[in-house]
Amino acid sequence: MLDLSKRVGAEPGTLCDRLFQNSRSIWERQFDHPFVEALGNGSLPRENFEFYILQDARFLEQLTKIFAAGAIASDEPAVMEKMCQLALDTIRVERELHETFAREFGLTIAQMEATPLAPTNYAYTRHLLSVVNNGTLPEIITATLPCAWIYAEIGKHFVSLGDPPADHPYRNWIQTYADPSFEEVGTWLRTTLNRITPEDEKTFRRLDEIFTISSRYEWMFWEMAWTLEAWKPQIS
Ligand SMILES: Cc1ncc(C[n+]2csc(CCO)c2C)c(N)n1
Repeated sequence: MLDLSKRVGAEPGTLCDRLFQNSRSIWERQFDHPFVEALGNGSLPRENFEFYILQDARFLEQLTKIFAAGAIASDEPAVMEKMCQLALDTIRVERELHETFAREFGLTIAQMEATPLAPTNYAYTRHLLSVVNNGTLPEIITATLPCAWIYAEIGKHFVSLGDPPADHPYRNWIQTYADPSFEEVGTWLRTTLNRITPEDEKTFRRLDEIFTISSRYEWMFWEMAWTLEAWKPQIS
């Protein structure tokens, strides 16, 4: 298993470093998840990738709302601006996914939008929405932090294994997340969270719980796409 103790950069001693250290073993399990390994080496069956992209498009719709709620929860114009920017970037990525992959998969946009959320996707997005409903700005940022941070780390990890060849079927995906502009999202979320969070232990415990749950759902999202997860019982 990949040892992330020296690889994942959160500034030592900060709140975000403490959150990361507590969830490190969950993060390490993502790098050798069969879906992630197969995505990286290009052997992932098309069916699993399509399932993943369809679910991810629906996930990003919901994530957009979480960032928008972060803008509402903030009183600082610079934070509001960045949260609005993240909401806008996320819905745009989502639209691009729709348009590109609808063409590639031979689906209409209406068909893509009609894809029902699989159980894990439903649960993950309900977790995020419940933090929005009950939470403070540090809680909202914490809920979204694993998603921004882990993808940047996985993108860098793939590139560290060697530049994907031109005929790699998932080259675009890898390059999107290995791009330094993507890492900047995680850096901004961490810097802001470290700065605005009160230092008491009760707050830390709540953020730690939220961070751990989001980290687990990130692992479960790969697992969902690897197993083509379905609702049970199945009804026809
Ligand atoms: C399940 C899931 N988790 C994380 C991402 C990565 N991601 C895509 S957009 C965005 C925020 C910045 O716009 C982040 C972090 C994803 N696509 N799907």
